[in-house]
Amino acid sequence: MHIGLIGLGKMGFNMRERLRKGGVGVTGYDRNSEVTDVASIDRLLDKVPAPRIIWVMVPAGSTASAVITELGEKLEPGDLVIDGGNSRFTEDQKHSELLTAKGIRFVDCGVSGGVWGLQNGYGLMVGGEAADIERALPIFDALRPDGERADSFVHVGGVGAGHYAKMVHNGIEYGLMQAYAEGYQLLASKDIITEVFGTFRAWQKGTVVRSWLLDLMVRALEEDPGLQNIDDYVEDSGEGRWTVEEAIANAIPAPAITASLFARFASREDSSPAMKMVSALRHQFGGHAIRPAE
Ligand SMILES: NC(=O)c1ccc[n+]([C@@H]2O[C@H](COP(=O)([O-])OP(=O)(O)OC[C@H]3O[C@@H](n4cnc5c(N)ncnc54)[C@H](O)[C@@H]3O)[C@@H](O)[C@H]2O)c1
Ligand SMILES: O=C(O)[C@H](O)[C@@H](O)[C@H](O)[C@H](O)COP(=O)(O)O
Repeated sequence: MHIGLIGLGKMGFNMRERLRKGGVGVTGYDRNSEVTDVASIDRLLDKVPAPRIIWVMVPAGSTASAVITELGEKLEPGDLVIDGGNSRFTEDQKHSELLTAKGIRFVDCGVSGGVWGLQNGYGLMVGGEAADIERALPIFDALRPDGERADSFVHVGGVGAGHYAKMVHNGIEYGLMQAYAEGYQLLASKDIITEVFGTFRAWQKGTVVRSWLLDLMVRALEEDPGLQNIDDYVEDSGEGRWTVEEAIANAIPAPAITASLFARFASREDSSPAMKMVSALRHQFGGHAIRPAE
């Protein structure tokens, strides 16, 4: 099998290598000339034998839509596009309709594992028709960790289901990280605790809260004890917001994930107008002292 891979950044670059190691031929295209195999999407399509499989691994949103739209104009009936980026599941239906109108197949694939996927393999959750997924199984098998397929790969449902599962996965990721981070602050702030690092390290084996995220927390503290070199500003790239929007749309209580998303928003404020107002109101109704602005 020989496929095309568009987007060779933090994810796609390593995925190309893992696919090649796993016996899947890859021609990669990236607009960054330092990493690309070919100079354009047209050249990529020349190199990939028909019926083609093209994996898209570019930033979600307008970039992924532009690339998939261009593929819709250039691919042939029977070709298959797999969107492996973190696209919102609602985008998948649009992309699928656009491609299906031209006889081109579409599969969405949530990919997890970050920059560690090259060595550890990637967790995969796919949406689409069974025949399309069957056709791409050698790709999924090369990307996922060794062992039982069902331990790291799932056909979740129809188009959009793979990205829906990845969205929920990332919502959980937000909540887990927030809980570990709050535990870190509690331990690091208490005078009777002399071993913060040692405590997390000792939680890695045997405890109920052992996990890969905990292992990464220990790694982060090894690299930068006290996290001196890291600002307390946390970005988000959409998955947490979409999870909360889904919780609201379906009236599903998701307080932990929602709080963890809002904690990221709070991390970006130098000063909080809302908390100034709380202080002002306490003063108004109760005469409670206000701490003056510096
Ligand atoms: N980084 C992660 O941990 C991670 C994990 C799973 C999924 N994802 C998702 O995978 C996708 C890629 O993520 P990433 O971390 O590799 O991003 P990245 O920014 O590191 O890489 C994106 C690559 O796409 C290229 N690119 C952008 N526009 C292009 C275009 N029009 N044509 C060709 N190449 C183009 C860029 O040059 C860059 O090399 C995103 O949707 C992201 O959300 C990321
Ligand atoms: O499962 C994974 O490999 C990660 O979740 C991955 O998808 C990525 O690191 C997130 O996109 C970060 O998301 P935020 O920018 O929203 O934290």
